[in-house]
Amino acid sequence: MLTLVLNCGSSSVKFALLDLSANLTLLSGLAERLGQAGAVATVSRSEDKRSVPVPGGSYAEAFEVLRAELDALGVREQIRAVGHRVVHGGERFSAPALIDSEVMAAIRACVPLAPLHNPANLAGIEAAQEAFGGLPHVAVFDTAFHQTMPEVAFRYAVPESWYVQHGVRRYGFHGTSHAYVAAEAARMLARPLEKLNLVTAHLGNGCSVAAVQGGRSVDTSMGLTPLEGLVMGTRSGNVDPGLHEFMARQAGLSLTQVTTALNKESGLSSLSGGLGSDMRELEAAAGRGHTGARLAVAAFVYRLAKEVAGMAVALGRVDALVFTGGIGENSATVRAATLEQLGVLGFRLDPQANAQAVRGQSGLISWPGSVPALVVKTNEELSIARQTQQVLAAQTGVRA
Ligand SMILES: Nc1ncnc2c1ncn2[C@@H]1O[C@H](COP(=O)(O)OP(=O)(O)O)[C@@H](O)[C@H]1O
Ligand SMILES: CC(=O)OP(=O)(O)O
Ligand SMILES: [Mg+2]
Repeated sequence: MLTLVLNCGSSSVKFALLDLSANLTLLSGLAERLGQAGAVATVSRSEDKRSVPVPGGSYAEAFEVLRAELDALGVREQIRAVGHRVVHGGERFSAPALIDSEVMAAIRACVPLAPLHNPANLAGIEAAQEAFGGLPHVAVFDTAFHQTMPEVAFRYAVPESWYVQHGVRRYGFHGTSHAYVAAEAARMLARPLEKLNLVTAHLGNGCSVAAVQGGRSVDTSMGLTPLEGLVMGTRSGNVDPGLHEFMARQAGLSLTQVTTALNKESGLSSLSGGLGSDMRELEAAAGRGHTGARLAVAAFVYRLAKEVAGMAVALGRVDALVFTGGIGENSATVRAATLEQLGVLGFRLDPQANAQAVRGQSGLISWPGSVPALVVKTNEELSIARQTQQVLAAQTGVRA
């Protein structure tokens, strides 16, 4: 009995096929450059990785390719459910949901809150329902985990009607990853999650930190949209709320142009002087003395350390800091520099352990006796598959 997991972005689809009972990922991959010329799917099966063109480049055509792969493996008939990553579920969803027309309408109602993410998620679900008809589809929301935040953390100090009528509040994202790595960290520390105060740092292309108390999110750095908070690959994170009008007046930019620049032309990419958003390349360039790359990495670390310190206020006491995501799992440099700046909270690095925790290797990287810091490899697909199965079990009593 298998679960297919889909993460449909604006120009890509990430997919994974999991066998939860055997704890196996049978197939995973990414179809990218969708909607452009040269769309291609990369399909990985244990050690084997190949590229398959996606002629036409639509979601439907990407799912054709995926279906052919599943048929070639002889596993399509064993798929019992499809789990979808949905970025914004607003205040409506604090748990995953079996997708029906009413849930689709609720996801559509959240489009204004996540105009870059939710339309792609919706289009992906519709195409997947066509391609994998007859199966139950489940939506797993990035925002759901953070619905436990208290009002002091989620309310902005803006006119009340903005919240009441338009839903202007902090929602938070990457919840699936924060929840997963918090539970994994508790396991690695051999302590009950219910008793732990954790700060989790998800550092991928999008970056956020969360304060997790007893397994529940009590604060996080992203807000109304995934633009708030940390410096990210191409996103600015926090800026002065007066910036939009200032740039409109100074440079004649429209609101949309400013927002697009903050989402796509900012972050590591702009601070490095246009060198790009890939932390690997920036670290290499910084090592060669590139001034922009040095600034980008330093600002990334400084803002990260500041947000982690802020989460200590939300928690009252920090039992451990968890690094995850492509940067958190692989960049010994970012982790070392961040912990150095967090000495004020009692963190102290074990340089040898830190150097070893790369390429998806989980483990402790802090000096014995200091506040624990860990690297935990995230697995959003596994978590989505598990939640999909839980929804089905609750609905039908049948395990997928
Ligand atoms: N060995 C590495 N050293 C430093 N950064 C790395 C390394 N490997 C991957 N990264 C960084 O991880 C980021 C991508 O993270 P990932 O979690 O894969 O992204 P996404 O949010 O798209 O899932 C990129 O900035 C990439 O440079
Ligand atoms: C919500 C969000 O920021 O997602 P990603 O990191 O996948 O861009
Ligand atoms: Mg990721």
